[in-house]
Amino acid sequence: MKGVLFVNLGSPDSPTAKDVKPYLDEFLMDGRVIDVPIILRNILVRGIILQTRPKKSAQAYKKIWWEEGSPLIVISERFTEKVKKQTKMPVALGMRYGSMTTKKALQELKDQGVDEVLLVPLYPHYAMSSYETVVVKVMEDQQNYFPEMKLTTLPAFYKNPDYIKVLSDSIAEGLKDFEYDQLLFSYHGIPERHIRKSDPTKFHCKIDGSCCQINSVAHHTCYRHQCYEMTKLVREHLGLPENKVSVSFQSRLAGDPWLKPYTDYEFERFPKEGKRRLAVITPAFVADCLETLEEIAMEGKEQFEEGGGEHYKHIPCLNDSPDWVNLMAQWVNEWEATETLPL
Ligand SMILES: C=CC1=C(C)c2cc3[nH]c(cc4nc(cc5[nH]c(cc1n2)c(C)c5CCC(=O)O)C(CCC(=O)O)=C4C)c(C)c3C=C
Ligand SMILES: [Fe+2]
Ligand SMILES: [Fe+2]
Repeated sequence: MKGVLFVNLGSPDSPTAKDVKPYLDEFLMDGRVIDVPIILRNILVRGIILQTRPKKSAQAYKKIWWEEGSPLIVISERFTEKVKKQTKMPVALGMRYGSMTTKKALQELKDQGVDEVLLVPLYPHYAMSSYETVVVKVMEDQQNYFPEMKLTTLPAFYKNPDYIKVLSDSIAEGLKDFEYDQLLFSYHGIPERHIRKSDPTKFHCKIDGSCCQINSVAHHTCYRHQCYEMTKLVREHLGLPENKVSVSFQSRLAGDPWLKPYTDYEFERFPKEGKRRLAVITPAFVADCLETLEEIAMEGKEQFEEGGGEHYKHIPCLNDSPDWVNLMAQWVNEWEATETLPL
């Protein structure tokens, strides 16, 4: 029997330093997230970052935590429940990090008689620190614990026309009562090095975008390319003026250069250029989470207003909205009936 496995990033069990620490340990010790040799990673993560970050992160999590739990988890659960209602197949939800493991989710599917799984990483874009690490983890689980299961993976859907339409409609809805000087697409950042590492040709990606018009197999795994492509498709779909739409990258950790421009610098720059009405969309995430609710909706607003900005709006992620649930149900049901996947 066929079944579906959704996987998102995960959250700590509670917004306390005690629970944030093991969660961050698992997350940052992932060699696809902090991609340095294991000895150096140990020193960097356990010797330096985890000495102070859990306390700081726990404070941030406290600001956005819901009564039912972490917004990322609660929203992903609601989404899963709604998709379940629109398919005959068993559907399970797992997280890459934390206590809701992918192994438990696969077991749940197995217990319902599933032996053919469609894996859906809940990320629109490919990055080794998001999409790829989910796929590798689930493949490891499958080989170690469920060797009889057949696994198929949904490709990154950043340019799927139906997804672009659903995302565009949600942006149009968010902009309905908001006149903006600038619409910022703030994507989660990654180190520039990850772009070079993920380029199978090793020559194509130039980081500055000069490569993106040249068709290349590298685009299948180029996060930066996919972010700019998604932005262009949404802009064209909505017929938005080019000079009012821009891209930036948020949530960087100190150290090597990350993808630029940095979102927090843009928050300071816009008011200086007379752009005092800012709308922000965070399309690297399908569900609102710490990075959108705290960093963008709260901190970002403060930074923008401190710099002289006057009106600020964060447009929510697609979350468990009916159009997004319907589209996902359509994809999984298409796969069940025909083995066809959106590209
Ligand atoms: C080297 C560090 C990190 C990389 C690379 C990275 C890539 C990346 N992350 C997401 C999605 C999410 N990240 C979230 C939180 C978060 N991310 C990092 C670090 C890297 N992410 C940290 C340390 C944290 C934890 C919080 C903190 O201490 O700041 C979240 C939110 C989780 C939640 O519980 O709400 C998401 C979602 C993507 C898509 C991505 C690569 C494209
Ligand atoms: Fe992250
Ligand atoms: Fe490129």
